[in-house]
Amino acid sequence: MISLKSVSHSYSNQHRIGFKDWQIKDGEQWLLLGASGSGKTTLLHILTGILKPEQGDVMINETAIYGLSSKKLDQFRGRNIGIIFQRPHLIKSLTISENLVMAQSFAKLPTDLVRVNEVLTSLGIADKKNAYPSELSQGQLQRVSIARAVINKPALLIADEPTSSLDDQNAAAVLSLLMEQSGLNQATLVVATHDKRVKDAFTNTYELS
Ligand SMILES: Nc1ncnc2c1ncn2[C@@H]1O[C@H](COP(=O)(O)OP(=O)(O)OP(=O)(O)O)[C@@H](O)[C@H]1O
Repeated sequence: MISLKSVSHSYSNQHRIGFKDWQIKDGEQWLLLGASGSGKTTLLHILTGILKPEQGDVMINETAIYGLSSKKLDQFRGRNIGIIFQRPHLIKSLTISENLVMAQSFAKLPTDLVRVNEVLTSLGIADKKNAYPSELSQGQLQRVSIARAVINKPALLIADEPTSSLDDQNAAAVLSLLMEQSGLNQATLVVATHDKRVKDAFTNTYELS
């Protein structure tokens, strides 16, 4: 269960953005909608422990995340939250497999190559495990981002505009992979987007005004 209670934030010299309360049950899939500048990225950063809001509480599975020390919060994030950005942020000098091992090590988890293979196979890119990011297509790279996000079986999977840089075919594939992976890993899924192609796939929506 994830909950957002009485949360608001303002950046210096800017008007305060208020976020209505939100309760997300385990395994639910949500779309986060809002016009450009309404605060979607801000809210995702608050939900993922990257940005402490000026006011309010964020609970993830009984843990008030902003009550944790920054070291504990980093570790909590690595183990419990998987993030997929608009464009993949992979380490170019490491292979695909090494990028995933790095995500295990950031979370202070032991290297688990069986899990690396399992995730790459479920995403249809096991044959790329020894390739470098520069050798993959955009669609394949976005699959690696999903692999990296789910490698540690997070409770919460967050995607920020995951399809906006992809063509129709890849956008549909990435969306169904996200939904499938959140199901396989029993992760709650939150997708922020203004990509109209994504909207019909979700029944739960949280809208920023
Ligand atoms: N680091 C920052 N410092 C100051 N103001 C910021 C910062 N980040 C965001 N803002 C402001 O906060 C508001 C919300 O921004 P945010 O990026 O969360 O919106 P968004 O809904 O994700 O927009 P978009 O869809 O265009 O990415 C905007 O007015 C933006 O200018």
